[in-house]
Amino acid sequence: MKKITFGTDGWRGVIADDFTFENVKVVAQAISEYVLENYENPTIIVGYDYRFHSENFAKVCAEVLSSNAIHVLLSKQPIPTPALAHAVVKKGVSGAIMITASHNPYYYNGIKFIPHYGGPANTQITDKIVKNVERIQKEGLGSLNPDEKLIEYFDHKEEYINDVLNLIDKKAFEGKTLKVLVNPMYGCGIGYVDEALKRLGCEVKVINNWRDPLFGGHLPEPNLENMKDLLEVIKSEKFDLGLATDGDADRFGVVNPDGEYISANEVIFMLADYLIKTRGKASSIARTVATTSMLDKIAEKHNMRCIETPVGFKYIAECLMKEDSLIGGEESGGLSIKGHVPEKDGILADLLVAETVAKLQKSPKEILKSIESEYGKLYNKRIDVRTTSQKKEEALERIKNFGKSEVAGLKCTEYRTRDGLKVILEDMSWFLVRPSGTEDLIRIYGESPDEQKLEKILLDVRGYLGL
Ligand SMILES: O=P(O)(O)OC[C@H]1O[C@H](O)[C@H](O)[C@@H](O)[C@@H]1O
Repeated sequence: MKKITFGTDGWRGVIADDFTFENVKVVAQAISEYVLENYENPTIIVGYDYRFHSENFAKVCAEVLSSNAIHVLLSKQPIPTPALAHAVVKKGVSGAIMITASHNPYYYNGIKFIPHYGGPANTQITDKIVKNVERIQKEGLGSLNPDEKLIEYFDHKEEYINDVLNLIDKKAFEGKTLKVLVNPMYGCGIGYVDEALKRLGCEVKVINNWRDPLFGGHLPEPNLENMKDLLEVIKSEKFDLGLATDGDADRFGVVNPDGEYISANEVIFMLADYLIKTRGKASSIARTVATTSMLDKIAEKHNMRCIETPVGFKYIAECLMKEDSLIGGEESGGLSIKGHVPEKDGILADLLVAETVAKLQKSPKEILKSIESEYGKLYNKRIDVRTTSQKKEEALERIKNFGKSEVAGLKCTEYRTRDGLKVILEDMSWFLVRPSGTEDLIRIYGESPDEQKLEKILLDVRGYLGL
């Protein structure tokens, strides 16, 4: 059987293969033991997404927690991961279990653990939980005695929407009626972004806003490939903006009125530039090793630090909590800001983009153009290589022994190894190779001020890795 591991963000498994009721009980028991060891009189919130059986997996978790005499608050309906994280902080509880496989294919489900600080569990915490899992698997689960009296039900939608709206400059919307197309991708964002936009006075059209555990035949990941339906609608009617969220609404997706997809890298630097100009001072911006260096340029201009972390929002969360970061983001589509929970929030990101567009009275593309005219343009690309596990091992071995001093005719000036291998090249171009912690693939990322050079760099790197 596949080992239960907590990767970049929680445990994910194939439903009925390794993601079974039995294994969910084991993980819930492991979390219960961790919670009992670390919190006095703990209360744990349990939430779930719209996937197949999610509400039933959540009920099982609540039962396991209650049989450990832990007080449980179980969500009455599917809830976005960021709203659950917000509930943890607002209610001052010990943590939350979220049943979701985020943007993975429909046949997956998963468990995220959110500790008391309202962000993704860090590696120290998940290592302890995994140790518990291994012990429980060896010793057997034993009998459970759920205590219904310890399980209460809650609804956090209103409180979350109100608090998120308090982070938005409502004046930016006054006297304008922004027309927005919203796509929650059959996921937890249903009734959140659209509702919040309506309260800001926007005219909203929503697509894909009912439960479909097959996600309309696509991955619930708001990228170009999975949002063809949104692109068609936005091109055929007149909108100011297209906004999306992923399966559990922690990731965002943004589309220009002409149907052009705005990448997560672009959204993050657009918001960084906007927030620096409109919000109070902060000391830093945080980004993962795979995210655009445009953030470094923007931070430098404003005498701020730009902190580089490994991939995973748990690392960005640390910066938001400890490094006074104004915004923390990652190219996979996650961001949060100072004053909010340290969990990536696709709903908040979408609303901030709407605010930026309303305030500046320009399309996202126009805003990006003006930022790029100030800082220069950077081209970036990510290639996800699905390969056999043997080839993957070989490629990772080759990364470890990477001895080249030149790539695509450019000198290598720095080698960073905190997450895979990142090589900085002489003209500020860079590439990164790392194994994904959520899927069975190797990711190759690159960035350069020159589009052709970028292609050459990526080609050379793939050649070297034999991928
Ligand atoms: O590149 P991976 O290890 O697959 O991770 C990709 C992404 O997965 C999840 O969504 C995590 O929450 C993110 O923090 C991470 O960036």
